[in-house]
Amino acid sequence: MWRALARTTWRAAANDCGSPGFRFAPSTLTQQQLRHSKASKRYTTNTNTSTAPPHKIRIGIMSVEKPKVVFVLGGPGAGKGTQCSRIVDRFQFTHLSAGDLLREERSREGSEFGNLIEDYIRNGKIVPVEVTCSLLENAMKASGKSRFLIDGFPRNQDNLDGWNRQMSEKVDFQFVLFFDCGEDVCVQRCLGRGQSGSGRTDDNLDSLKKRISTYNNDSLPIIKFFEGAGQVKRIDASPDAEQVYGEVEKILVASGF
Ligand SMILES: Nc1ncnc2c1ncn2[C@@H]1O[C@H](COP(=O)(O)OP(=O)(O)O)[C@@H](O)[C@H]1O
Ligand SMILES: Nc1ccn([C@@H]2O[C@H](COP(=O)(O)OP(=O)(O)O)[C@@H](O)[C@H]2O)c(=O)n1
Repeated sequence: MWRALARTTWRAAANDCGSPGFRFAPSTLTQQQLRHSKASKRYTTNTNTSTAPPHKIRIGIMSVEKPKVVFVLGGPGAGKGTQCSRIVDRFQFTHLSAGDLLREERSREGSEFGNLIEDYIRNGKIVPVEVTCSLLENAMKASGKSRFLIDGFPRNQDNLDGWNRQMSEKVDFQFVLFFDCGEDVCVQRCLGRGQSGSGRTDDNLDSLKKRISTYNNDSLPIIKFFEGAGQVKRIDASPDAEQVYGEVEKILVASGF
């Protein structure tokens, strides 16, 4: 019953918010969608009225829960994806990796963004938020779920600004899970992942140097920003995956999940 209500809520809220992102299937992201998405920034609708608390959204006479969102951040290879899979096994979260969604869009036949995404990924640069945020929003809507781990996002100021314009009013943001891991360990893990057949075009030393530099220059300031707002749960990601997960589990349970 709760699940069904949450599903209805997310979809209804999405439609109510008038975001064009929701009018397109995730498999048909087009320039047109992005144009609509940009245009919508001029008249972002706050569907919350004074009678709905911030974690709820008002739909007609009802006020219902917004979907909960946890951002998962950390350096390349820190173990974000590994930990997210474990979290999903125990807690009722849906894992959405921005990198996976971008790689999927890159491979989709007919995508207008395939070449652009490949260029950004290979060079460790951050894809413009209009592409990434639309992919995330579409995936959230398509899932029909109400608890999300958003992995690898927001990764720079452009990501954060785009999210705030397009999504912040529609979700109940919880906190950032920050997997803190030294640069050398991150590089070794990514190289190991490449050697064991990840097939990723950026798990090589050349791309990794650029990814690490993007992380230090663009992503760390975003983590610091959330930290300043008291919204970061930091986890030492250097021990083995089992040990790291032990810490994650404690944090999620203490946070009421
Ligand atoms: N705590 C850990 N200790 C050792 N290796 C790990 C750990 N967590 C993840 N790995 C390995 O490191 C690589 C990168 O992990 P992944 O979860 O894909 O990182 P990210 O999503 O942060 O890029 C993978 O090959 C994974 O198996
Ligand atoms: N928010 C995001 C996330 C990933 N990406 C791109 O996707 C690449 C891989 O990201 P990822 O999250 O899958 O992998 P890791 O770098 O964390 O290992 C990044 O280096 C960026 O080029 C992006 O442009 N914007």
